[in-house]
Amino acid sequence: MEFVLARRGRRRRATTVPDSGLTGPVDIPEPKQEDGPKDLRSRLKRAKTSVAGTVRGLPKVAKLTWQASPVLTVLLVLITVLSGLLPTVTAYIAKLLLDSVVAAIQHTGTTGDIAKVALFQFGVLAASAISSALTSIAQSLLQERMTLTIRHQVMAHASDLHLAYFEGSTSYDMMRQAAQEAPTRPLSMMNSALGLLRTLITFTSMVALLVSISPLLALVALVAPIPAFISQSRYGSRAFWLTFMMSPIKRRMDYLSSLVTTDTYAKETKLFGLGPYFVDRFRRLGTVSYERQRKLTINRNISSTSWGLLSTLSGSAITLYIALEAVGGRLTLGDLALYTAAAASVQTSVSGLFTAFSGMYENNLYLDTLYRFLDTKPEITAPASPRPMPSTVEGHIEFESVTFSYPGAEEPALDDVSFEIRPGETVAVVGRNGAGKSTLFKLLCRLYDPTGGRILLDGVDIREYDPVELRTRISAMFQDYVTYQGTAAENIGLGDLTRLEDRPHIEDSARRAGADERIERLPQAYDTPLGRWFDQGVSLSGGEWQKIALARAFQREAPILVLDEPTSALDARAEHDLFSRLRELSEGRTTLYISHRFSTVRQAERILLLEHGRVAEYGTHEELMAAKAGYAELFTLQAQAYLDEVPS
Ligand SMILES: Nc1ncnc2c1ncn2[C@@H]1O[C@H](COP(=O)(O)OP(=O)(O)OP(=O)(O)O)[C@@H](O)[C@H]1O
Repeated sequence: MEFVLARRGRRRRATTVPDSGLTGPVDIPEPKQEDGPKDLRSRLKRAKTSVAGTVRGLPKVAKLTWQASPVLTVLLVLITVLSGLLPTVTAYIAKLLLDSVVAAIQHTGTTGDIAKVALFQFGVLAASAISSALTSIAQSLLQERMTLTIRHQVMAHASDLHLAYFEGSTSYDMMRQAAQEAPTRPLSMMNSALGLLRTLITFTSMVALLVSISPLLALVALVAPIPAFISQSRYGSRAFWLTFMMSPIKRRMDYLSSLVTTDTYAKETKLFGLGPYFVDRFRRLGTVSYERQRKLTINRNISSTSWGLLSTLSGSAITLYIALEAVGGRLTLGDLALYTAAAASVQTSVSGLFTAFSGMYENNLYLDTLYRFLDTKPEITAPASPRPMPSTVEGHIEFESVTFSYPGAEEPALDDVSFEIRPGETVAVVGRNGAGKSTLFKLLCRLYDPTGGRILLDGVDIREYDPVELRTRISAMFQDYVTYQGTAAENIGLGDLTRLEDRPHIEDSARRAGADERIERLPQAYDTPLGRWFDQGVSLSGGEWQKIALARAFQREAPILVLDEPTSALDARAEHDLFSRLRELSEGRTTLYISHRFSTVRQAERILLLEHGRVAEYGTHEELMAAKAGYAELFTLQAQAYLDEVPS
């Protein structure tokens, strides 16, 4: 609930303060853990809920640990049980040793008895040393395995999620926290749980001894550490909320840091002299986040130490009481040693129990984020029984009254869009910036689902197919294509994983995109690493990268080809070459492309003009020119600009 309030609070502020990556607020709201009624009953109720939530979290963590390594999990549990008994056994040996020494002095015992006890003590100490070595081996191995398992789960789940998930800031924060914090938390939780088990075993065996000497003392030892526990758990949950609320700040800091440290941004930040501005902005955000962490860490430690002193006081009182009993002759020296150890151990056990539990509580809060992330259902999924994709797709596309609004957007990006593309036809989509052209492509690829209307492929609603299978029938190049830090061959091969190793096919795709000539001039031709992130990488120009991305689209021989401004970075000759061959390149495929250059647009068989998310005109170049409307106006405007530059 607090989370919701906090998020709401953040959103409210965002309406008055710009919440961008650069200029957003640098403040972090104080975690409001003390909201709500403060009476004892409500507090107890809240404590009960926390305990129940934490206990419920245990099976999930056990499952995660088990998935990471069953052998190590079993080993860790066994060692834990063993080491739980060790303190009691050690205390008992101390008693035996003292009693046998006293007996030997008084000539009622032999030195042989002392030797036997010493041997026994050696055995127990050796077992203790071995078990702690095994614990540390098992823990570090399990940590490695667990980190891998969870990172793998987070990656696998993220790759299944729908596009909109990546574009929302709340979901992005959740994913970031799941990816960063969660890998270490389950083992931490498991360790706390095992610590709880170990302490419980020690506690049970020791408390029996303490109760037998004085039930009152047992009660004092039990009750004293409770305040320390309450303060621990309160600060534990504060630490969690602070991390969560700092997530947007941390994201902004990452972004600012990347602006200054990433090659692609370096030119512009230098030219505009933005470096010091970004660095200062980063510093201010860093100061705020450090300040909040500092306050929390100091308060947390002061509070737990103060409450801890109370426990120490009661421990000393118990020792004094037992010593006086021994002086009075009511206890033997061995009893004194045993009871002193037992009292101290119960003290440590009780605070250990509480510490372990509050550790579990804190870890569980972080893990909840991981579970919520892993429980997020992908919104674009295959229907229960998807229609099998026919082996040959004709490529007949129909948009029927398609409307689409981005989540949270006030205006629809596409509004009642209807048009039809015949199989094998080439259609150019034109329109002003923001008219909805790229959105149209994203809907066709089923990266989003329409909010109204439907899209048909060969007469079937595309939602009836498995989206993964549908996408195998579409080759696409987006405006913001990816420049993979891989070899030239890999950059192209990724367009069709089934032919990643098919070098002749990759070379053919490169040829079709006009990228072959440049690739052949690279030091290791197709095997040259591209990009500078790794050793020996070669930098390419913007247009050269675009040709590689285009080759990747050609690599997949799908019946539908979708190109979003495929030549925006190409020189005039390369653009001309591509479009004069486009009909041949897209032979037998339904092709859609977006372009702002009308010289290339007119080569399409039909042209779709979008205006404010609606279809304004649709027809051949000649038809649209004859209509003397929007398209004709834009075409003439651009042609005029070229003509004006021709010297008369
Ligand atoms: N991920 C998104 N989330 C929210 N709104 C979006 C998103 N992407 C685009 N929009 C909005 O949807 C509208 C249409 O965007 P779209 O990218 O389809 O335009 P476009 O015609 O391709 O523009 P351009 O020619 O500039 O590439 C725009 O108003 C844009 O602000």
